[in-house]
Amino acid sequence: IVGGTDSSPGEWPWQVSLHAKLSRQRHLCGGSIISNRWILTAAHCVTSLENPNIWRVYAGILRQSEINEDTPFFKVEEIIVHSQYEYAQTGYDIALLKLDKPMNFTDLQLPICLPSKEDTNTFYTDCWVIGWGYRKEKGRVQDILQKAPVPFMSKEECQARYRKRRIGDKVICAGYDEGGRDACKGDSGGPLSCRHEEVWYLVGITSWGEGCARPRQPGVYTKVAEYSDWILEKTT
Ligand SMILES: COC(=O)Nc1ccc2c(c1)CCCCCCC[C@H](NC(=O)/C=C/c1cc(Cl)ccc1-n1cnnn1)c1nc-2c(Cl)[nH]1
Repeated sequence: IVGGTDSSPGEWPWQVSLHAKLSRQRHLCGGSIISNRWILTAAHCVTSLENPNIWRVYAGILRQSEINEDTPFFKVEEIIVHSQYEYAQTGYDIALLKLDKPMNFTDLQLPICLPSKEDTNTFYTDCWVIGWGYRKEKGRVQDILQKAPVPFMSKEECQARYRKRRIGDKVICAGYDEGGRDACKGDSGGPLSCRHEEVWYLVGITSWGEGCARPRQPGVYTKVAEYSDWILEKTT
């Protein structure tokens, strides 16, 4: 996260850190708890690493330094990638991880609400992008979970900023025309969380952008409300 601040313990209890253990283990992406057995993340995080056995899901942590060989994690039983996904910039950047056993909810690990399918015109005004990613384009994974407020940008304005791309109806753009606050490397797969009438909703999944926090280059997020049917179909 560029231009963010430290989160507090339990502030974002739905945020998880997805690690892959190949020869060694490291944080790869964020993800969100949506039920006691399912994590929602970005398809680009898991494609080319589709073997469930290498993934480790760490929930209820604030700091990456809390993770060591003794830290408990959830194994992944199944990975479901959207069948129309090709790469982040062309959309359908969404995937589900099924945990090998149900998660017990605590103050530090809780699910976030999914927006309803009809929720295509709520104008959210209190949205935050969260993650352990870089604070600048040439950076490193952060220890303490970072948070930054980001305002929505209209589809028209976003399309004007990304002329070479097709900004469709199934993505949301968020960021500042002057830049300065944004997601960055290591944040993808994590939530764009918006508070509406005292309830937090998983409005977006951090997907891609042209550089980090550059002026007139907003972040592009998978619009979760457009995938309600898909999520329901795959998780029941
Ligand atoms: C110590 O451990 C580490 O350093 N881990 C570790 C640390 C970092 C990474 C990995 C491992 C690789 C994950 C591969 C799959 C994921 C590959 C793509 C992924 N993208 C993002 O996270 C954000 C994109 C992004 C999203 C928005 Cl909304 C706006 C601007 C964005 N950016 C534009 N340019 N940079 N960001 C990424 N993630 C990393 C990189 Cl490197 N790139």
